[in-house]
Amino acid sequence: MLLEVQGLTKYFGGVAAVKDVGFQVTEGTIYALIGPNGAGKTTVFNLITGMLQPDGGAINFLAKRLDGLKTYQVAAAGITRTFQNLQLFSGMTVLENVMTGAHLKGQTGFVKSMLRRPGINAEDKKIIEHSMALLGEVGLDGSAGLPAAALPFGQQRLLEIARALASGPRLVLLDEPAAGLNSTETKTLAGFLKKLKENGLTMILVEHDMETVMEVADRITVLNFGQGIAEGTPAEVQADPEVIRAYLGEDEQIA
Ligand SMILES: Nc1ncnc2c1ncn2[C@@H]1O[C@H](COP(=O)(O)OP(=O)(O)OP(=O)(O)O)[C@@H](O)[C@H]1O
Repeated sequence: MLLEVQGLTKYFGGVAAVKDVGFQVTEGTIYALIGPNGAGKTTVFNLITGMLQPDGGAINFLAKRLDGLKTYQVAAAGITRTFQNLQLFSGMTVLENVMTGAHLKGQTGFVKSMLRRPGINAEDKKIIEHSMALLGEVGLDGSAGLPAAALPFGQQRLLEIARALASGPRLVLLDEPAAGLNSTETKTLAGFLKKLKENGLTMILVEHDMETVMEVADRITVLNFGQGIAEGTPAEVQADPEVIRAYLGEDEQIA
C-alpha cells in the first residue's frame, strides 16, 4: 500500500472539518475524494501535505509516518500537489514554472542556480530537457517561452500538473483539476491522467466533475460533513443509497 490514512481528524474551532477518515491508496491507481462543498476534501489534502497538522489519526506513506512532517519533508518524501486556485508564478515563463518543480529534487537550490546564471551546468541542462519533455506531454512545449499568465486558463491547469510532476513524485494530489475547464479540455485532462496512471503514477483526485471522476478513478471515498460515508469502486459508490441521499438528494443520480 502506498498511502494509508487512518482515523484522520481535524477540528477548526469546535467544528470537525475531518472526522475519523480512513482510506488506502494502492500504487499505480487513481483514488478520488468526492463530496459536497465543505465536506473536508481540501482539508484532507492539507493534512497529507503537512500544510495542516491533524488532531488525531495517522498518515503512512511507504510504511513511514507522514503526519508531523513539514511540507518540504512531505515533498522530499515524494508527494506533490496542485491547488484548487492555481498557484503558478505568473511572471515566470511556462518552462521556468516547470523548472521550479524540478529543482525540488536537484542537488542545487533554485535560488542558487538562478544566481549562477548565465553559466548553465549539466544538472540545469538535464532539468531543462526533462521540463521540456513534460511540457511536450501536456502539449505546451510550443509555449515554453511565454509568460505563464499569457496561457489560457485550461492550459495553466495543465502547466500546474506538469510542474507537480517535475520532481518525479510517487504520489500527486490533484485539487479540482477540471474546475474551469471546458468539455474538450476536461476530456484531454482525463486522458492525460489515465496515461500518467498507465506509466505507474499514483494520484489522489478531489473533483466535482463526476464524469471525470467516474471515468478515471479506481476507487472513491465519499465525504459528507467531514466523515466518510461510502468507499468503493465508481460503480459501487454510484449505487450506494446513502451516497445518493446524502450527496445528491433523493431523486438524483450520479453521472
Ligand atoms: N483554515 C480553516 N479555518 C477554519 N475553517 C476551515 C479552514 N479550512 C477549512 N475550514 C472549514 O472546514 C470545512 C471543510 O472545508 P474543506 O475546504 O476541506 O472542504 P472541501 O470539501 O474541500 O470543500 P470544496 O468542495 O468547497 O472545496 C468547511 O466547513 C470549511 O469552512
